[in-house]
Amino acid sequence: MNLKKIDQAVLPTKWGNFNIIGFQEKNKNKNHVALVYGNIDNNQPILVRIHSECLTGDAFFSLRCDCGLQLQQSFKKITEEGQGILIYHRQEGRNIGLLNKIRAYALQDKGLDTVEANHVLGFSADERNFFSCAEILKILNVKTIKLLTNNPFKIKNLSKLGIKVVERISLIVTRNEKNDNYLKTKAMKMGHLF
Ligand SMILES: Nc1nc2c(ncn2[C@@H]2O[C@H](COP(=O)(O)OP(=O)(O)OP(=O)(O)O)[C@@H](O)[C@H]2O)c(=O)[nH]1
Ligand SMILES: [Zn+2]
Repeated sequence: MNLKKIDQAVLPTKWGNFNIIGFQEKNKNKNHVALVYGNIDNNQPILVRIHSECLTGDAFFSLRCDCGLQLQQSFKKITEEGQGILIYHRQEGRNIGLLNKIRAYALQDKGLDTVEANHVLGFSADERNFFSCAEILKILNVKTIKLLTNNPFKIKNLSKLGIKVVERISLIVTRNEKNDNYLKTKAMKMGHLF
């Protein structure tokens, strides 16, 4: 096990009360949290959102991406379902980090798309891995899930890590003129299903 569960507490949100559980990666200095809603019944597939960190979208209301609205939709769908788990996956900028994401934004301001910008900076289009997410689900005794995502890459990765994804539930948000190119690139170059 690469993850250590640190502690848990009640987290009241505008959608309802969640249980926030903190996890620390043993080898690296990263931490992740799981927000658990309801009494999880592991005899049925659990609704799960794995939300990769996006400080600009999640906290600063950025219109460059769809993250903030997807996060809000996830809270809504999980609470409507009555049970579910939101994993906040601390791999900012598809795991190139916040400062490199700002570099990538600067390149996009000059006309590159999100994939080209990553390449110019010496990264692959997506540097994320989902080891810790799969481990969190295993610690929570969840093996079969319905995943809130538009990204088939996440499903493949989780399946390889022993998590069975029986359903994909899309998270479609309203487009704006600032995120339109970003979403088109995700669909064309990264296989996202909108
Ligand atoms: N490198 C880089 N990362 C970005 C950029 N815009 C958003 N991100 C990061 O992308 C991650 C979210 O990935 P997305 O491709 O938007 O969505 P996803 O998680 O693959 O798929 P969904 O489950 O459908 O949300 C977050 O970590 C964001 O910080 C960008 O232009 N460059
Ligand atoms: Zn974002």
